[in-house]
Amino acid sequence: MIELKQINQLYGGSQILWDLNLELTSGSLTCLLGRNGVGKTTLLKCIMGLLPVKSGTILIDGKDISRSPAHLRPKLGVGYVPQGRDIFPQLTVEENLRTGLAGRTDGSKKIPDLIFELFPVLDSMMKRRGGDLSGGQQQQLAIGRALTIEPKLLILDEPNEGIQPNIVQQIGDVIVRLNKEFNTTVLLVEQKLAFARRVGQDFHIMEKGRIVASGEMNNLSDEVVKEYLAV
Ligand SMILES: Nc1ncnc2c1ncn2[C@@H]1O[C@H](COP(=O)(O)OP(=O)(O)OP(=O)(O)O)[C@@H](O)[C@H]1O
Repeated sequence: MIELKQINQLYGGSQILWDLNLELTSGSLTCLLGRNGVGKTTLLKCIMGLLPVKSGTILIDGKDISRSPAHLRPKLGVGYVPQGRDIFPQLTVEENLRTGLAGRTDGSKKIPDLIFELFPVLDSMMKRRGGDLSGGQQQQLAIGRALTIEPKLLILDEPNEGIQPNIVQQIGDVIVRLNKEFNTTVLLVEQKLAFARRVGQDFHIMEKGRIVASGEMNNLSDEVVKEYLAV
């Protein structure tokens, strides 16, 4: 599905990603874990084309997209839920969702019904401005917007940051359902270990811009947690 080979990235003179390799198979549900500042968001932005890679290759279904512009990612079936949600506060819920439709390859102007099935609150708030929604509702909107292209690969950057527990539970259920029922490949950056253990099948842990541990979530040991994740 997606393969990263020898990715290097720098902000000015400081190198953030170091010869990073990562491969996600189709239909997998992978959590990318790591302490603050190890480069998780930077890596997602490189995958999305929002930051240029200095060197290395990003392949999606075998196609090299390392140097292709960000706006082509949705056309390749990649949906993205950025850290901090980045919804448009002045636009209505409906308008926010419609911005996502621009990434569809079939030109459809219809918001898929599945989004309202997964997040009924969005249906009841279609005419409300995004900025008037609660944090949890905004997060549901951000995920809904990413789903408008019916992505093959869904990338989420800390979707539970600052969200109330009942919505965290709901977001977890949605992620698992998308993966199981629609075979959506999921890459999830997550700080909450309990949540990652609940939804994730596989994990990769980053430290100082490299992947330092990987495996099945069931095999994520307390020793590894202590070494790379405990604060
Ligand atoms: N725009 C930027 N310019 C310079 N340095 C940056 C920029 N954005 C991030 N960094 C630095 O790059 C490093 C990696 O940041 P990144 O946000 O990718 O980490 P992260 O693992 O996602 O952390 P968090 O969990 O806190 O979001 C950090 O040292 C950060 O300070």
